Amino acid sequence: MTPLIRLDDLTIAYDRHPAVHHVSGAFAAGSLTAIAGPNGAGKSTLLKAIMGELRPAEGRVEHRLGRAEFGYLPQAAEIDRRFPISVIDTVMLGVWKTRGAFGRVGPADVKRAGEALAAVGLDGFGRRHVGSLSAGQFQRVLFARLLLQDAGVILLDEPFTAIDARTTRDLVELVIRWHGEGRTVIAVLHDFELVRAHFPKTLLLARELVGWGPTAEIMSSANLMKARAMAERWDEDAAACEAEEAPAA
Ligand SMILES: Nc1ncnc2c1ncn2[C@@H]1O[C@H](COP(=O)(O)OP(=O)(O)OP(=O)(O)O)[C@@H](O)[C@H]1O
Repeated sequence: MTPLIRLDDLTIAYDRHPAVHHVSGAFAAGSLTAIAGPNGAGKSTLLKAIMGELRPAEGRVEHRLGRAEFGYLPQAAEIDRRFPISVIDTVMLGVWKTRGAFGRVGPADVKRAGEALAAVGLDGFGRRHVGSLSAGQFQRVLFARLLLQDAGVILLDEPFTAIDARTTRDLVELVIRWHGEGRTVIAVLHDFELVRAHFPKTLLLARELVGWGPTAEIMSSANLMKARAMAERWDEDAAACEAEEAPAA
């Protein structure tokens, strides 16, 4: 395997409270990986650290990728859809992400944006306001934006939450297509059936790494029980690396 992104003893903390603790391993170039784990396990935090949005408290994320090489789909709850923007302009943000805010956007880009909307089943929706879309339609718009961005690494934070089975199936097909094109895809997922059916690799997180490798091996009932037990023991007020920092007796 050719490692594309390496995590080296990675710890991410908010106000010194660790959300991701001493995680090491690597995502291979072209791999398709699910990040699974209980609520509060640090999954979203890990995605943000991978693309450089959060700085490690300890350890490193190592890669040679520029920011524009990451396509990111945030959790739906983090997006404010009241912003007055049309569907087509939302999709066009995918171009600006690669060319910068002052990059030139031409008719060819508008055509590609229309094609991306058609590819996610939203032909003719371009002029609609994003606030008028259903949750599933809006998720399709965000996937169209990723299509336009054409990034080599795609990070998805709970891409199939609160959307119906048909939309999920269509969007899973896109993910599989991206994988087939050699892109590296990392997705935070709650639905274990989807993980087992479509994701060859899984990173199981409970703030610390429970396991990282082939999905069938990692998603064992023993590992899932271990993750749940670790979640029950979390102390939200624990300081980072208390054990290491404690003075010797
Ligand atoms: N901006 C923040 N400031 C302070 N604490 C945060 C922040 N974001 C996340 N946390 C805390 O970090 C921990 C991990 O959160 P994170 O959202 O990464 O978990 P998750 O595994 O994605 O959870 P979920 O499955 O519920 O979405 C939680 O205890 C959370 O409260």
